[in-house]
Amino acid sequence: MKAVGPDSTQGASRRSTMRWLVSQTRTLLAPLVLSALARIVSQLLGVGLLVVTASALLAAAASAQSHALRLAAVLVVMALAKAGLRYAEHYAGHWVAFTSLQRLRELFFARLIPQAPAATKGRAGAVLTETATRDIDRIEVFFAHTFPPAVSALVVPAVVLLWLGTAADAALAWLLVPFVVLALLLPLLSARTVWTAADSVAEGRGQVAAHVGDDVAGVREVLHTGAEEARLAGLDSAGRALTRARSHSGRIEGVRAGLLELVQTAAVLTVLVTGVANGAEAEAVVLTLAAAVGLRGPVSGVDGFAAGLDSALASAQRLRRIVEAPPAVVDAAGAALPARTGPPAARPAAPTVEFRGVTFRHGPREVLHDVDLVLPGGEWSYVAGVSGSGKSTLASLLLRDWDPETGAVLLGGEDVSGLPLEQLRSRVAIVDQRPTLLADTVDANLRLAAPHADPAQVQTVLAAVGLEEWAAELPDGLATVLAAGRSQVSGGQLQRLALARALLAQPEVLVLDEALSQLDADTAAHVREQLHRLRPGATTVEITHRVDLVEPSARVAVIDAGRLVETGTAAELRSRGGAFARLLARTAPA
Ligand SMILES: Nc1ncnc2c1ncn2[C@@H]1O[C@H](COP(=O)(O)OP(=O)(O)OP(=O)(O)O)[C@@H](O)[C@H]1O
Repeated sequence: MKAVGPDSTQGASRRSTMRWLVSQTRTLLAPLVLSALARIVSQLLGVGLLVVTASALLAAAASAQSHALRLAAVLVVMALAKAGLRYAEHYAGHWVAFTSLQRLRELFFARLIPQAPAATKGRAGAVLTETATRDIDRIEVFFAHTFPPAVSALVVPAVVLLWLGTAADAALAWLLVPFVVLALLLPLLSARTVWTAADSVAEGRGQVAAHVGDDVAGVREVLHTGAEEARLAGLDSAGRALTRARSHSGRIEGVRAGLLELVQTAAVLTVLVTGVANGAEAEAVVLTLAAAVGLRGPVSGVDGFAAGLDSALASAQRLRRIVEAPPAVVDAAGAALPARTGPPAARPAAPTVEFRGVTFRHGPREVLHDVDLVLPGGEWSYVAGVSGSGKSTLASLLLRDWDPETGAVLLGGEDVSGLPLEQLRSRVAIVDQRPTLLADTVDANLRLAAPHADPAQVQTVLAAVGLEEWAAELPDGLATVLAAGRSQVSGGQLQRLALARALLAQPEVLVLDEALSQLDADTAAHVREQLHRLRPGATTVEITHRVDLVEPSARVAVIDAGRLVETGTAAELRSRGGAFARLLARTAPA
């Protein structure tokens, strides 16, 4: 097998990433070509302005006649045309860029939705946010600032040198060729070094931002543990690392810019010295000099995008990895849903939930092993176990955040993998211990899954969770806007709001995953009582490790290290002296 070195692998993936980007935006290529053409003509006009001025001055010197007005008119027309073309170049280039970015964002979200929530939780979610915003923005360089400068950097010098060779002096024109080639290659040869240095600066900025972010979020921990000095020292050290990275990057940029300047100045001097030494015609020398100066802009266009292009391609690669990841679960094919227009059906059924031979892994780690469990319809059953035993994973499999590796999960006797996801997720609601509030009104947060619920229903669920008075005292009542996250509400209020939201949706199955964990025992008992009253004969599954709060007649399944180890009523299990009794001893030692 042929060995592939890291450079060639990188080169191949850069090429494939470029092809991928172009394939996503193929229909936008026409305006991109237009942008490149406008740039080429505008830059040719730029060279032309210098050449026309130089030859007019020569003609004036030779004939002692001045055509200043005519010259001024020609120059004004050329300059206006150049300005118009420059505008067209930027307009078309940026139109393509921003339309492409919009398409990439749409693609990103379209592909992300089937991967959620499995692939979007926690840290993974933060990385995805970074990709959806900064990475996609960085790709702009590829569309707006790469193709037109690259094409014009080749075409404009070629046209100008060809014209010089035929209209002025071929020998002098050839003299410019190596300088043009060198000026074009210089940014490309040094792009990797520049990119590595720019990457270190970005890394350093990220470290400082992360440090400051942690300090702001964890200000209480820092102050209470007296860690101010240590944190400041850490910030200082991150700041020094950033300064070093910036200095290094600045030096490299400076050397590169200096070398480019050197090459371009050397070209002008070489033409001048050689022209004079070889006795070339003054007009040819002056025109070649004008052309050499005029080519500085077009040639250094490559310099502008070389470093940014690497960064854009790295961002595109990250985006592509997310976009091409297989979905965590596949929606049941062709299972069309009636649109949710009116209020949900008044009386939901009470389906049984069944796990049949379910085994599941997170990566190499087996989290559930051959679980056979029936949670009867119309009952309030409990799933208990120590932290990390796999309880929440059972709930995630019921809602199809993931699918089991083997076995099946059934809702009312139907395999959930055969149900349309939207239907499944409207029939089963989960409330977990760390719910999320959206930055919107209390009312909008409550109505998330039931936008058509009438105000009386909203009041009923608020009363059921004991938040009626709290809501009435809010400055704008239910129209009060909550900040994203949980800053305006306590942990217990947040859990109760999430529970009210779930109740309003009238699910057939309600899963409470430690959903009352932040409530005091009396409030939790009141909420449970209200839930029984509001949902008589409904299916409720409560996941908990507080087995001391389970009523004796309730059905309990105990999970331990991913295995179902006990089932029975709490009273039976209490006297059996097994896993349930051990849990009980841990939660209520007295
Ligand atoms: N997204 C994930 N990726 C990898 N491992 C995970 C993931 N989610 C959970 N786990 C692991 O799976 C195991 C079971 O987790 P699970 O959340 O189901 O436990 P639990 O019994 O609900 O715990 P707790 O009572 O603390 O919420 C744990 O060891 C956990 O570390």
